[in-house]
Order: sequence, then C-alpha cells, then structure tokens
Amino acid sequence: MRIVGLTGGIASGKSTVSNMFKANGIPVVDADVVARDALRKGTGGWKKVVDAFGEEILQDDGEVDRKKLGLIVFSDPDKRLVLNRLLAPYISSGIFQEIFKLWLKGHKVIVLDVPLLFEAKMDKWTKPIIVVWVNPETQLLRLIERDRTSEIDARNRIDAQMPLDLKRSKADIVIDNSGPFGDLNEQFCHVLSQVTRPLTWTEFALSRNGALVALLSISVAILIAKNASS
Ligand SMILES: CC(C)(COP(=O)(O)OP(=O)(O)OC[C@H]1O[C@@H](n2cnc3c(N)ncnc32)[C@H](O)[C@@H]1O)[C@@H](O)C(=O)NCCC(=O)NCCS
Ligand SMILES: Nc1ncnc2c1ncn2[C@@H]1O[C@H](COP(=O)(O)OP(=O)(O)OP(=O)(O)O)[C@@H](O)[C@H]1O
Repeated sequence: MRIVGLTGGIASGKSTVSNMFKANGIPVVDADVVARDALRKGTGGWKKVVDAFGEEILQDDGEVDRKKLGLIVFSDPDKRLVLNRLLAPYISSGIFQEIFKLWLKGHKVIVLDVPLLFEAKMDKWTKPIIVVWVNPETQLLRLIERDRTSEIDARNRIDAQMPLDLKRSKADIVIDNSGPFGDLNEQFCHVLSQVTRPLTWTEFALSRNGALVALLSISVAILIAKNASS
C-alpha cells in the first residue's frame, strides 16, 4: 500500500486537496479528525488534557471548548508543547488504526493528511510527500476569513508551525495554492496521475517495501543455500 503524505501550513488548502482525492476515490486519513476524536469527552486524551489545563477549558456539556483551548495554546509555546505531548500517543495510534482498516480493505493508495507531518516526524512513513504551499498574505487572509478570527490569533496559529517555506523545501511534490480554484484543479490533475502511477523498479527498490522484500529474499536464499550444503 502506498501512503501519500499531504501537509502544508494552516489554511494552505490541505482539506481542499484532500476532498479532491476523496472525489477521485482515494481514501484520506485526516489527522485533524483523529485529533478531534482523541479530545472527545470521556476519552483518555480528554482526561489528561482536563487534568493539565483545568475544568475552565470545558463547555457546559463537558466537551472541550476548542476555541478557548486554541487561544491558550496558540499564544503560549510551552502550553502548546504540553498539549502536543499529551495527545501525541492517542493521535498516532488513531492514525495507525485508520491506516490498518484501509489496508484490510485492500486499498493500494491512501493519503495521510497531517498538518504536522514533519514536526511529528511522520514523514518517513509517507512517499511521496505533497506540500500545499500558499503565499503568506493569501494564507493570512484565508485563515482570518475561514475561522472568523483576529489577525493576532491568525498570526499566532501560523507561527505555531514549521515555516511553510521550510516544508516546501522538504516536499517531493509542491502544490502552489496561491491562485484561484481553477489553478489548483489543474495542478491536482497532474499530482493525481503522479501518485496513482505504479512505482518504477528503482523507486520500489529504494522504498521500505523494497528493502523488506530484498531482506526476505536474502534470508530465503541463505536458508536454501544452508539446506543444500547440509
Ligand atoms: C488546540 C485545538 C483544540 C484547537 O482546535 P480548533 O478546532 O480551533 O482547530 P483545529 O483542530 O481544526 O486545527 C486547525 C489547524 O490548526 C493547526 N494545528 C492544530 N494543532 C496544532 C498544534 N498543536 N500545533 C500547530 N498547529 C496546530 C493545524 O494546521 C490544523 O489543521 C486543536 O487544534 C488541538 O487539539 N490541537 C492539538 C492536536 C494536534 O496536534 N492536532 C494536529 C493534528 S497533527
Ligand atoms: N485556491 C483557492 N482559492 C480560494 N480559496 C481557497 C483556495 N483553496 C482553499 N481556499 C479556502 O481557504 C481556506 C483554507 O483552506 P483549507 O481549509 O482547505 O485549508 P487547510 O490547510 O486544510 O487548513 P487547516 O490547516 O486549518 O486544516 C478555506 O476556506 C478554503 O475554502
């Protein structure tokens, strides 16, 4: 199974690109959805976060007030680190469960949409890595408009992530989403054909699966040689 990594900055257009993959029959594991489930009332993640941040982050119904928690952690790097550390095990195990389910269903290509793919070091599990890039002015405007938030909060959220230009430098494929939807569509068609084409022998040999097959073949060859000589 090929796991394609999809990442980018906040409001750079990852979900928009994810929806395009889904519309083309490619399943997407969305880390934001997994992270939301990890913070639902009564879960292990919820208990740890309430213990650390106090009941004042809760709404009347006991669910976490995400807006409130967001304002706290996006303006304080130390608190954000605490939240990240508390939720990380639940998020990674949730992501692997989702991947496993899709593997059992026999999917050949899936997309892993993880905003913090590089920060969480999950990039080594994905190939190719697609980075959705957008110019800083457009990113800020789209974020303020979509989340109906203040410029300060939007800037805090952008600054909470690895710089988008650095992410772009680590990408196998870059989608520039600074233009209109039509431009994005055009780039997406090209990307879709790239990620759905079969791997070349060289790409396969250099992949983890290739290394695994090589290791197994060598082990079998050694076993056969040992049996033949005894
Ligand atoms: C702080 C929370 C409650 C704010 O919730 P809110 O509904 O306002 O935002 P939402 O979850 O939809 O995230 C929106 C975007 O913010 C960015 N973001 C989220 N968490 C983080 C983080 N810890 N660090 C940097 N950026 C983040 C991502 O680009 C994400 O796509 C929430 O983001 C959260 O629980 N974050 C910690 C879990 C996490 O790391 N999620 C990212 C999945 S890899
Ligand atoms: N090419 C485009 N032209 C105009 N608006 C766009 C374009 N691409 C995305 N948008 C809008 O920009 C906003 C951010 O896009 P989207 O939600 O896909 O970003 P994201 O990277 O998934 O964000 P997050 O990290 O917060 O999950 C949305 O309101 C979306 O409709």
